[in-house]
Amino acid sequence: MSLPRPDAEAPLPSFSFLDNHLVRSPPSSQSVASSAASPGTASPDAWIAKSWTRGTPDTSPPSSGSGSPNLKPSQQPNDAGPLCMKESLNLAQDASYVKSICFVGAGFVGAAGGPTAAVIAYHNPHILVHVVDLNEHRVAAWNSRHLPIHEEGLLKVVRTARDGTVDTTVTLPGLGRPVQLEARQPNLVFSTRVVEAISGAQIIFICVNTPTKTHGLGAGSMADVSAIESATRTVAKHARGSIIVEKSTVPCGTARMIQDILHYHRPETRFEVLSSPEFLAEGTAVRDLMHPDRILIGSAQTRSGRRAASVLRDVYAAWVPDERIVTVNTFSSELAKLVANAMLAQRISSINAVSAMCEEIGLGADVEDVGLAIGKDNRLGPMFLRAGVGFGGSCFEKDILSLAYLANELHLEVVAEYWLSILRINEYQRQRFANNVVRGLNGSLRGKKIAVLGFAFKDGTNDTRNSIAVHIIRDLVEEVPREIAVFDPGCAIDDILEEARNAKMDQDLLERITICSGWRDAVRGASAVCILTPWKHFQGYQAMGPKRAAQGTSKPTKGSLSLNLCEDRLTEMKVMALEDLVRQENSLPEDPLERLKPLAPCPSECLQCGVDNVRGCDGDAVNWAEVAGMMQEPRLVFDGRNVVDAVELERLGFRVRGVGKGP
Ligand SMILES: NC(=O)c1ccc[n+]([C@@H]2O[C@H](COP(=O)([O-])OP(=O)(O)OC[C@H]3O[C@@H](n4cnc5c(N)ncnc54)[C@H](O)[C@@H]3O)[C@@H](O)[C@H]2O)c1
Ligand SMILES: O=c1ccn([C@@H]2O[C@H](COP(=O)(O)OP(=O)(O)O[C@H]3O[C@H](CO)[C@@H](O)[C@H](O)[C@H]3O)[C@@H](O)[C@H]2O)c(=O)[nH]1
Repeated sequence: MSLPRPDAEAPLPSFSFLDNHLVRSPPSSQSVASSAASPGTASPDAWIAKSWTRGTPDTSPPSSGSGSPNLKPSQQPNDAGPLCMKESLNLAQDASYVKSICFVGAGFVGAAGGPTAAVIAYHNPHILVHVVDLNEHRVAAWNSRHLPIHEEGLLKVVRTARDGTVDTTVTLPGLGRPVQLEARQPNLVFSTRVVEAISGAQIIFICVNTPTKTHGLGAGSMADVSAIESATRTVAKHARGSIIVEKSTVPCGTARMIQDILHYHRPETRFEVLSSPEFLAEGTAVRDLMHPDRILIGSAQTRSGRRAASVLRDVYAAWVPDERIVTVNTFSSELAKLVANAMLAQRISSINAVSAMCEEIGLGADVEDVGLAIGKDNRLGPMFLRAGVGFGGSCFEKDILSLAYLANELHLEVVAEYWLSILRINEYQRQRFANNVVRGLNGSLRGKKIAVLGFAFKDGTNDTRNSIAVHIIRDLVEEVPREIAVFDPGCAIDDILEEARNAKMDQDLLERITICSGWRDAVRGASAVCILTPWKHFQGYQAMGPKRAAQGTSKPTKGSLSLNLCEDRLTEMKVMALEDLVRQENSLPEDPLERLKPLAPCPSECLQCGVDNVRGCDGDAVNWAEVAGMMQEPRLVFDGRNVVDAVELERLGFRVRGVGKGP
């Protein structure tokens, strides 16, 4: 191996990594060395496992190219050579160093691919943000008016950055002066042009899927990082020496694996690998991204690692207060993400365990009262204490399994057991619920219809992956009911069907499940209603509140006078504040400043328009008085999310069984 390679690419002009002396910590083990020397022989899984089984980990993943343990000194990349043009990085230049960011993976929620990329682009209009994915249908959806995911406020953010805005001038009576907002140029691109986007970017976020392995070593517990491996290989081949950010949730040690792959393919090129896990929750993605509790950045504890972290920090600093940006080492960052999810899930399992006790005590103990009481303790706080049928979704279970796998690899079996007990309670809770339904119907569902309200793993999202509902439906359908009729106000019928099919039920049982496009069809003739997702729609139409103000009925005064704020260009944060002001004064809709460009109309037969209309429809709220007349006696409601007003429903003639409420 000689350096530099003839096809070595030119360094990026104003960013250099100078830590030649801070080379990879010795090779102690064959692990790093072997993969650098014998490509393809060490799998990433093996790599990660090895990096943890040899004792105290080196917490500073090296810069690739900062020295390979297998190379003689004379072969080490030379920091003083052409790859390193500057002696020191002028931090003041960092912000301007980043001209283009690439996100690899525009996933369902696209931990980053979609919402995070959109919000970064929104707040950094001077940076071109390119989101690439191999899935062309997904990309097409991101480029349309029907985004592949349903998140409040996301379409507006995407439209602003993806399509650009028009010039607008706003005059507000209370503001005393007109404000002119210049048109924004588009700076968010969704495409399948992976190579082009990667090669033009100074920062590359890897946000591909990391599901639990389904076969081979570690099946059912270890995270499958093959998509990360594959994306990294593409990055290694086409990137020009840049900052690589692992955004996906990954096992500890993955940053090192990424470094290794990069180094193998491009030993002469400088890369710095950062960990910056995403903490957004589905359903509140835009809010979480706009106002994050924290942005976590893990880097190598080297000068170049810290510099790379500082470049990323600058991107977030466009809208995130400095004190909310936390920098740590890479391993801590990777571990913190898994632990955050495990501890959130642990709170849910704890309160669900309490709910079982409340039900058995039978003296009126109510889990909601318990949650309220303990949540008032500042040390505990009120969040994530809602008892229910258990947690679902694509993250908690897989991340707890990954954490437990790591603990086992470290021979900490008791610790692994501790984390796994969170999942056991979760499973126990949903089985308990299904059993309660069957018992409530005299031990048999034969000949009966059961209505299931809610299929998404939580409200506010159309994500059906690993929904609790599918497990409960599978348990119920085993009782061979006449029909299980499912309705969810946010999910597409096809997505529900696909998830049900993935649950591998017998065809005969699968045929007993029908998916309805409205709640009336679901509850008509049902012996029991099960509420599995806490959609507000199920609380009853009173709970939905007044309908949204009619859109576009009143407008801000558009400008005769104009004050050009060009030299003090408004940040998008300030524009948002201005929008809030306009909304307050005029109760205006989504785009109160009328900045957005009009969207091209869809063809009249567009199916997605129909789905979106259903989602946005407040009139979809369940009218329980009407339900009472449509159901079979004794009108059982199993409220798996404690969303209905039980007293009110009992007044209407229902028998309500909530979670964690004594008889
Ligand atoms: N879903 C969430 O709310 C959330 C939140 C925080 C973190 N995360 C983490 O983010 C990661 C992604 O999650 P997701 O929900 O977006 O997953 P996803 O499965 O919905 O999407 C992953 C996307 O990556 C694409 N992809 C895979 N390999 C690729 C490659 N080589 N090149 C280009 N595209 C490629 C796939 O086509 C897919 O569209 C996971 O690690 C997850 O744990 C998710
Ligand atoms: O008090 C509660 C809170 C939540 N849930 C359930 O828990 C699951 C997960 O909910 P939530 O955490 O809100 O949604 P996710 O989108 O799965 O977000 C989690 O997983 C993401 C992916 O890693 C992280 O980024 C987020 O911080 C973390 O909250 C859902 O089924 C909820 O219904 C409860 O049962 N009770």
